[in-house]
Amino acid sequence: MNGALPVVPVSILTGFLGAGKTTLLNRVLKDPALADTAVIINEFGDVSIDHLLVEASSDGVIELSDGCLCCTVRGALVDTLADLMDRMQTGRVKPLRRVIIETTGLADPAPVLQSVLGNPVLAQNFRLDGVVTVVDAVNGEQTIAGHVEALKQVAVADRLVISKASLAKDEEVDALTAVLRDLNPRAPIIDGDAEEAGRAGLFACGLYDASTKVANVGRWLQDETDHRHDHDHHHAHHHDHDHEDHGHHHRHDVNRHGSDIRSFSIVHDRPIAPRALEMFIDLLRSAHGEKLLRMKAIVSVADNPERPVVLHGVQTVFHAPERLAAWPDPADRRTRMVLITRGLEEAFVRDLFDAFTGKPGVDRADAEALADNPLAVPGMKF
Ligand SMILES: Nc1nc2c(ncn2[C@@H]2O[C@H](COP(=O)(O)OP(=O)(O)OP(=O)(O)O)[C@@H](O)[C@H]2O)c(=O)[nH]1
Repeated sequence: MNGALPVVPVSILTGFLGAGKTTLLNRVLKDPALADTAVIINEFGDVSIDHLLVEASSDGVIELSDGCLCCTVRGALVDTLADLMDRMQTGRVKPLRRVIIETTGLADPAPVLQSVLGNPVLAQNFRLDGVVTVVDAVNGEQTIAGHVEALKQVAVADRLVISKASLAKDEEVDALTAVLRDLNPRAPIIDGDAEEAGRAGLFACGLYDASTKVANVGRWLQDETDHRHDHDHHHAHHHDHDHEDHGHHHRHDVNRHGSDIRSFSIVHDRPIAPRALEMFIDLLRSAHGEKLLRMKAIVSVADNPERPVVLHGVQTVFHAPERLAAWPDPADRRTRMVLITRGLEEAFVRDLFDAFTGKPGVDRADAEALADNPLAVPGMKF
């Protein structure tokens, strides 16, 4: 059925929110050996900006938004791969050498793997080549301890990449390495700053084989199959969960990740005064950083609206703002912020943003009162 077309290797790039997946992808995609690679990006949030941030090969970037790959858009992944297959067969796209799927930071990798491993039609044209998991040296240990999705991402990896080592102490990197070794004794651990992390070979893992991973992984994959079976046939099934509660009882939607996790976006039409932006970010991270799982933003700042600023926040850590040379899409110069929070209400964050950007509201504190914040930390300068 697939004629003479070779079977295309599929790589999964995963890692918790803000771990550095897109950064790594941008580096690796510069390797000419990854020409003819299709990149499928899945975003968690209703406004998409990830695809704007992937610099290279943007022609080959396909985006699956508005849901999480392991839940609501799993069908969309299968459809996208099937569509790629069809295009290759009919000669509408050149044969692909590889497909890379970047999951959301909150994705449970088991169902994503299952979609590729377990679909008989896809299996004729695609093979799962491997899972590359990025772990952040600064937040990694804490994240793995606190989020079962992060733990699963490590356990199923074929390669583990430690990002941001330059921002962490040597002892932190050593401690994280020990945790990773413990969870996944086989996967090579690669320093994200090393040259090999930026090469196409990072993704060439060889055929994925769940049986060579620690025992739990095979079981997670198996659980996923059983779970689907449950859904289809309404059978009661008992699963033997051990230390983790990985949410199989949740519905297959974004709530799988816990009902207190919210993803929302703020879109703003006018350029924002640098000081207002600085104060908004300072207050958000100093007073509520623990609840801020992730923030990504492309912002029109009033001092130079032609050159937007990209912001990345992961819990209380905000990376130095990056000024782009121009808007990725000159026709859309709106500020777009995507926030993923745990236990922090959308209305609260919106009110805070509105207060700093001068939108009038009933009973809303003004920017000056909010700026008098004893917890504010200096540093966010634009
Ligand atoms: N210093 C340093 N910063 C990094 C490194 N990797 C990523 N970052 C920064 O970390 C922030 C988040 O990086 P992304 O690549 O967007 O992370 P991501 O995993 O794609 O994020 P999500 O898609 O939200 O899950 C950005 O500000 C990056 O510049 C690294 O190795 N060193």
